[in-house]
Amino acid sequence: MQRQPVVIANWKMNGNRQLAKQMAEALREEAGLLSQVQVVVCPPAVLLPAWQQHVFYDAVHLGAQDVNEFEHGAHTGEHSLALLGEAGAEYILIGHSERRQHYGDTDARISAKVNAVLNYQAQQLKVVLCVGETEAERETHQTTTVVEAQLSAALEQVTAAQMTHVVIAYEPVWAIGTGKTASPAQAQEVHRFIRSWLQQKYAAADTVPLLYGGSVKADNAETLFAEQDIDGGLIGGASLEPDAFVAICRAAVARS
Ligand SMILES: O=C(CO)COP(=O)(O)O
Repeated sequence: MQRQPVVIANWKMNGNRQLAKQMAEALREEAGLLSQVQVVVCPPAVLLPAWQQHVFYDAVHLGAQDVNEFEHGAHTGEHSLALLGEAGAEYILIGHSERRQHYGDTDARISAKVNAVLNYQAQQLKVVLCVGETEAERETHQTTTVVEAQLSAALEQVTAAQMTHVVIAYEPVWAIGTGKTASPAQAQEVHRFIRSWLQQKYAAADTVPLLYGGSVKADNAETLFAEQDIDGGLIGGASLEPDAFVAICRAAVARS
């Protein structure tokens, strides 16, 4: 089965209204490209309204970088699904390694967030679940054990029907922001493992998009995306440069 490629920009705590405008203008030139690749931009939440002004023909989709697992209430500094959805987010990143490492996203919390998104009735939102091993875990041959544990915990209560609203991003922690990209073969090996895990648990190997993230740049995207089980990318640094990001989206289309 042919899965549509997906490329997601994760701006992390970067960017501003000016960059939103520049990036939207660069993407607007690419109407043909946008019909062949699902492009999602996840700016800091306060920039979602600025992006909403620039999104056109529903060709660029918006996402948020995190969400609070509760509906509303006394959670200072947090954002609810209702707020993010109202601001235009259709996708929610969950379990990014920076949040796992520094902001208290335990497996239990990640699972609660995944369930909150998938059970949200007011709007159909999608989860982008991030998984990946640290350098020490890779060196001690624990990559697949760690990835499997993260998948099992996060998706514990997710049904096969709900998996149609899930995207999985494999982001080896050692490759994030380091310039040390996983080789296409290393990434493919883990993607294949994730796909077989999805098949076993959900019989959903062919439908769930699997994205690679970790130092994807304009000059390495094509070889990564050429791998059989890599359906696109989750892009950090290079998603802040309009030309580089457009080139990465082109590379994702070239695969199909
Ligand atoms: O963490 C990432 C995307 O979520 C990857 O970041 P970089 O592309 O900057 O390595």
